[in-house]
Amino acid sequence: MAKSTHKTTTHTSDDQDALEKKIRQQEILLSLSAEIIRIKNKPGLMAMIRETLGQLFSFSHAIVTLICEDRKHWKTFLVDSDSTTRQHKQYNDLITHTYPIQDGIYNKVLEAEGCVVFDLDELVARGNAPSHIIIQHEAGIKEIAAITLVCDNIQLGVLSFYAKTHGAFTKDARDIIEQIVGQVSLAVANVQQMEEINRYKQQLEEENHYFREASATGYTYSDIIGTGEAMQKMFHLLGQVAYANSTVLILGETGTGKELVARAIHNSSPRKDKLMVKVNCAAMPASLIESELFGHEKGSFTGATERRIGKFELANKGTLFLDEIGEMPVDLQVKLLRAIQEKEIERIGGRGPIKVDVRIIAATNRNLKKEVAEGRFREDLFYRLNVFPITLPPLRERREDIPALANHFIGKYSRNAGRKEMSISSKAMKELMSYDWPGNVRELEHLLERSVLLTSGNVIKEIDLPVIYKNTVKEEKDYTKTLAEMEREYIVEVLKRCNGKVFGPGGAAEVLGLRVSTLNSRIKKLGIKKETLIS
Ligand SMILES: Nc1ncnc2c1ncn2[C@@H]1O[C@H](COP(=O)(O)OP(=O)(O)OP(=O)(O)O)[C@@H](O)[C@H]1O
Repeated sequence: MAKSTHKTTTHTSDDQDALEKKIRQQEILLSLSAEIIRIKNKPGLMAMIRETLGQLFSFSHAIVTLICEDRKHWKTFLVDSDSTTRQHKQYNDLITHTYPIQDGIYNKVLEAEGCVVFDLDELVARGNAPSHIIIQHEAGIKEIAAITLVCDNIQLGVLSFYAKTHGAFTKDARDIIEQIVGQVSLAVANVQQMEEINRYKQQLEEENHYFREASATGYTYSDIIGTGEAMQKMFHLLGQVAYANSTVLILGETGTGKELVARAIHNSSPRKDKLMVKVNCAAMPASLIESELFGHEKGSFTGATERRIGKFELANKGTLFLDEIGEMPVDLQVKLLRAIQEKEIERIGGRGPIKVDVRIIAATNRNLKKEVAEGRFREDLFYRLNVFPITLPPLRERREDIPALANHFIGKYSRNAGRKEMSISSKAMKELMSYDWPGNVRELEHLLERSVLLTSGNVIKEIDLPVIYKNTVKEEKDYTKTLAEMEREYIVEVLKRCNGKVFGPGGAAEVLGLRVSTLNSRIKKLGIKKETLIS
């Protein structure tokens, strides 16, 4: 009897313990339900999984993976690894790679009704374990408990828990995992949605910036002045290509109007209501162009403190204008070619490809065929871009356009200055017609802008052409200088006038109406040294 009483007492105390444990579990699970709806980001969700569930059963870390858009692969969404796993040499692969679903493990979880437990020693001993399992095993993991995340009857991915001891995932632990999986699924879907919203917010902010810029540059064909034969041929080509979706390569010296033409093509295309996003491939160091083009995830490299959407994504459904494509570093050319061909990009540190629908317009003042022959430009990319080349002739080869251009700029800048429309004397026009315009239309535009401001009456009689040019015309009648010589002398003259200052207000780039990068590459190409400026 005593024995039986003792037995009953023990039984009662065990029951009591079990009951208390159950009540505590229920309290924790209830607080989980209350808190989970408030979670808006990944760290919050991970902290909740770790802290709340860590009180109910023990595990070393947890991972949430998601099924990719193609529904054939999965990738990591959320990870809370312990330090041993983090130190594994392939840890980065684990959190960034996409893995096939049909690997004998992941698909098993998706096919199962509830929580599935895997013994890693056993899986690895069999010899055909997938690499993500081998990495975990090498980091000391013995057991994985995994369950499918489902929201609105759609499988989202898998929630898995990792333990460094065998038998960690008892029946109790598995029951808890099965109880919470619905709520975690909901939280994952919410976080995904919040991320999407933030992505669109960032995109909208960037688009706003572009719309502000674009509203000042809504050029169409009518803004391109050119009455001569060469320009008429060019207009004909524009008419043929603008409406198509084809890639266009615009070739021409600096200042010939390549960007103007690119904007006119975009504004006459079915994509005109979307953005034309410009990337100047010469203005940035190689490391930055990659992130500028493809974007990066937060923390993907030193200095990447925020996630950044690349210009490719920003130009989605619109046009991407790759200016100075000839300056693009060779290793990036490979990535660009892939993005154009596959119509998808990958952010630096990103977790898989993103589809993009972008029309490419590229421009360069370099001779791309020569660049290819000399190994500075990839042949495959050249052919991919050279689908529809448009060459803008230098201004000296279409002097017949100079009067119309001059009148256009004089009109524009007298209006800008709030003055009565000015005109130009025939003597001054003759001078414009006989100058060689190494800076092309941009140089003509800048010169006339200055002339409008410097002329007090209504007729421009004096044109402030570079001194070196005027001297050359007077003194060297018998010798025709090469264009490169003229250009070199002209740049040296301007640099001297600017006391060697290349950029900034009053610098040579501003005076010449050239980009600093263009001027610098000219200075290098023409062999202009500091010493030259002293002589
Ligand atoms: N045919 C044209 N009609 C009117 N304006 C023109 C024409 N061509 C060029 N311009 C003007 O000349 C300036 C330089 O043109 P743009 O920037 O398009 O040249 P670019 O060839 O892209 O130069 P770069 O190679 O240096 O980038 C711009 O202000 C542009 O509006």
